[in-house]
Amino acid sequence: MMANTADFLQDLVRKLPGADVAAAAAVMQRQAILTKPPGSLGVLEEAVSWLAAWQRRDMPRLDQVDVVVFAGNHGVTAQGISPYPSSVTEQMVANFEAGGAAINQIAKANGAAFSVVPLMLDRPTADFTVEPAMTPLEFRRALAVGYDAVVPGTDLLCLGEMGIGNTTAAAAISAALFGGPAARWAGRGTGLDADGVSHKAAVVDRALALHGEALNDPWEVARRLGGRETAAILGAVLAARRHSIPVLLDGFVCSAAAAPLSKLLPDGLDHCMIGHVSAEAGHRHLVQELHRPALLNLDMRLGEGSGAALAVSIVRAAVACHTGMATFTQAGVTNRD
Ligand SMILES: Cc1cc2ncn([C@H]3O[C@H](COP(=O)(O)O)[C@@H](O)[C@H]3O)c2cc1C
Ligand SMILES: O=C(O)c1cccnc1
Repeated sequence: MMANTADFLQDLVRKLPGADVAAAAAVMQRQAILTKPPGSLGVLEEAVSWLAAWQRRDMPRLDQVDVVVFAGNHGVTAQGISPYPSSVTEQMVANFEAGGAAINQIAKANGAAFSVVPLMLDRPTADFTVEPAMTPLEFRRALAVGYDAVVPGTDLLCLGEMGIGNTTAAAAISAALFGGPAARWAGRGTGLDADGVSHKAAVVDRALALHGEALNDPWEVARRLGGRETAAILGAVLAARRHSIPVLLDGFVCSAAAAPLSKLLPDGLDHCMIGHVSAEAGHRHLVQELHRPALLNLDMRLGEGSGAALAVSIVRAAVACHTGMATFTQAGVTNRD
């Protein structure tokens, strides 16, 4: 990789802020005196202390929740790994802009602002079974688009993607980072049959063999196997960390896009939760590898940030309990000894 690109990438992960442990402790203290048995709100309690730790606020808030969807096209579609043509990516971007997609409705239902960021849809990445998907410069530019799309002051950021073929890219990224065979990571995507899934796995295995040792570097995994939209998601996750913004990741593709950061830094994704476990086969393995909590499991396999935006409802309820509940003293309820 070009020297200045290597410097640029190293700078991105240098001295990333850690969690605000005092804010998380303040949440735990308050949780202990609210009118409920300790721990009875389960993951809701975890979600509030996580929000506090990464917003750096004792009382976390959700005034500004953003859903940002990045879109890109993939050269690997030449291998026949998706039932849909690449033209659908751009058509869906128009649908997002017109407010007609599932994510528009889910974002609206959960009080989240929605935006879509298309990345050079007329220039698909190269077919990664033949050569790296992006040049170092292309990769760096896509990362920067994602980084710059994050607005400081956002209270919670939900990330999503649109890109025909990107479940194959996500399978390749996952296999490269966490180990093959590709069959562990290749799923039906938008609706392949069993033969289609086997073919997809074979395509991924071919790519892993081609790129070989280069894939020991997580940045190279993202550049060689990812798309512009997955690189942008990685950039947005980094920007969110920099700006103290907690992140809800979406399903398989979004989680795979962020995954290189977990290899670059052991705590790299601690400011992220996973909105849902996708029905795409590889996602439950990936959730385990990332060691991050997943909030919902509703048999969804759409992408677009839909699972992340839906999980906002859970996080909102968690914050409402934390801020609105009475303490034992206030309510005159007897606490245990
Ligand atoms: C109409 C339509 C809307 C979508 N919204 C998200 N995806 C999802 O499907 C694509 C990945 O699946 P594959 O790897 O099988 O191509 C991504 O664009 C993803 O976001 C959609 C796909 C389609 C067809
Ligand atoms: O889980 C996902 O991210 C997913 C699943 C199928 C199609 N597109 C995305």
